[in-house]
Order: sequence, then C-alpha cells, then structure tokens
Amino acid sequence: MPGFSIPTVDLSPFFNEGLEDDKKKAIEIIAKACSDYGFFQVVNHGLPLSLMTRALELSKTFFEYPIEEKLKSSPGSGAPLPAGYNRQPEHSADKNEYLLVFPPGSSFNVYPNNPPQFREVLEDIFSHFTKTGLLMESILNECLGLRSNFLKEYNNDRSLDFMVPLRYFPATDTENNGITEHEDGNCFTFVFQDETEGLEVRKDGEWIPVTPTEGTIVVNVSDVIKVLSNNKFKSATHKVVRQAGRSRHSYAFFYNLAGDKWVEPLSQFTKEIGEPPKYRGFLYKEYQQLRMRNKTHPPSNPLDVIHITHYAIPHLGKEENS
Ligand SMILES: O=C(O)CCC(=O)C(=O)O
Ligand SMILES: [Fe+2]
Repeated sequence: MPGFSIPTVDLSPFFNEGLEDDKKKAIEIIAKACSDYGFFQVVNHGLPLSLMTRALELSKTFFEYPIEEKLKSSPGSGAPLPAGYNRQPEHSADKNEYLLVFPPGSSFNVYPNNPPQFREVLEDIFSHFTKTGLLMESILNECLGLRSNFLKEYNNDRSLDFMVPLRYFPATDTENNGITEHEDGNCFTFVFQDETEGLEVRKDGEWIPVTPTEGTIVVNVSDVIKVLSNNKFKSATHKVVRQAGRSRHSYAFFYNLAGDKWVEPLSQFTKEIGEPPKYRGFLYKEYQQLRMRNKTHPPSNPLDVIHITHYAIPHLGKEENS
C-alpha cells in the first residue's frame, strides 16, 4: 500500500545511559505508531540475533517431527490456556500448529524432550522477551503520559505471559488462511518471523504486509491497552496469509494481564479531559473466557464472535470502536 509502512524504532537508547534526546525521539515515534497503526517494529531490542535464529531452527525441527512425537508434549489440563503442543482442529479456518509455553518454572508447561536443546532455548528466549516486555511496558507508560510505573504496578503479575512458536502450513490451491483476522486480547504482543511473508495488518481498510526483516521484532498493541487509553492507542486487526510451497515459522510472545484485574478506560483519558468512556469496565478473566469460547465453540455467524466491542458503550450512535 503506497504511503503506508510500519515504522521501525531503534531501542538502543534505552539500553544506554544518557541518550535522553534519542529516547525522547523514539517515544514520540512509538506514540504516533500506536495511535496510527497499533503496530510498529523494533531493532536493538535486547534479544540476541543468534538466539532468535536458533529458536526458529529448533522450532522448525520440532514441527517436522511425526505427529506422534509432537503429541508427547500435548497439553495437560488445568492451565488457563492449553500449554504444550497444539494443532488447530480440522474444521478450524486457521491452518497452523504451535507449542504454547508459560514462563520458565510454570507448573503448566509441557516441554518437548526433542530436539534436546529446545527447552533451554525456549526458556532463555522467554526470559529475554520478559525483559524487553518490561521495557516496552515502561515505554508505553511514557507514551500515554501516565504516572511513572503506573502500568508496572497495575500489571504486576508475569505468571500468565505466554509464548508460542508457530508453524503455518503451505497454502493449497483453494485457500491460504493461516490465522483469521483478529485483534489480540492481551496488553501487547511481540512477534518475530522467518523469511516467509504472511503477516498483514489492517490500516484504514487496507491490508499492509509486515515484511520480515532478520532480527526485527514486530510489536502489536492489544485490547487491554486500547481500553485503558479509551482508544487513544489502536489494537490493530491483523492476520496471517499462507504462501504456496512453504511453511512459515514465527514466535509470538503475549505480554498478558492477570485474570482478576479490572479493565476500564483510565480517568486520564475520560473524566480528566471531558471525554466519555468508550467501554464499560470488565474483569479480564471474563474477556479471556469469552475469547476462548470463540475458539472452542465457534459461532455459526461470524458477527457473533466476541471482540472488545462486546464492552463498547455506544455514544449517540457513533461507532468509534472499529
Ligand atoms: O505468526 C504471526 O506472525 C502472528 C501470530 C498472531 O497474530 C497471533 O498468534 O495472535
Ligand atoms: Fe495476533
């Protein structure tokens, strides 16, 4: 789409002392990207390239194993999301398989035994994602002009963050849907991808491809931040399109929120500036459960799929929550 491209921001000023002007510039670009797109990319983000490359190599090896081997790490019960190896059911429009992991040490995790180094690399990359997540949270806190550490104190439980290495199957002659268009329900998401194109983000009704660049992480603002900011920041609609003749591999890391947290537009974006709230408050757990239900019991009418608009307050018939 001419004129549109997802901005890329260098995070190195945040890892070095004294580069206040560079930090300020980066924060301005991120704030603008969050209100224009809800999507941007980052480089010098703290994840070593060698670790990202290794993680992709190992997940490719894992997903190439026969299904019996992969099913050895199929999910146990009891976790809020099914940790372990999962393949989308045959009837699903989404054509991918994935391995869901919670933080290292979580009792929900079911790690594969093979390839042998996979678990260690998954734990290592998870810890790096968490550190970069904490940094990103503080950057978004500043972009929103919130009191220092507000988001960190509000979202102070990292135990339900989760990560998924994914494999999308090659497209067939008749269909190429990898993940149906959606918004993420969490706070924000990090994605890195192999060289196979597929991720697309919607901006003003157009689909913009997020072209893979080695070492780059895509950052996607999600529904919780959108609601807290009363729509100042977007939670962009995105999807994955499959390519013919090749699988696509990616890693997605979901910086989450504890289920008992109350989510509602903050007074800074409502009362204090004379704006009505665009959402009623809700318990995050309830929203997560409704989203899970979309997957386990897909409604026959796509219009009945629950999105964040479920909590939207209509104002004088003006729909501002698209
Ligand atoms: O694999 C990707 O590039 C994106 C994955 C995604 O959007 C998701 O899992 O929510
Ligand atoms: Fe997503």
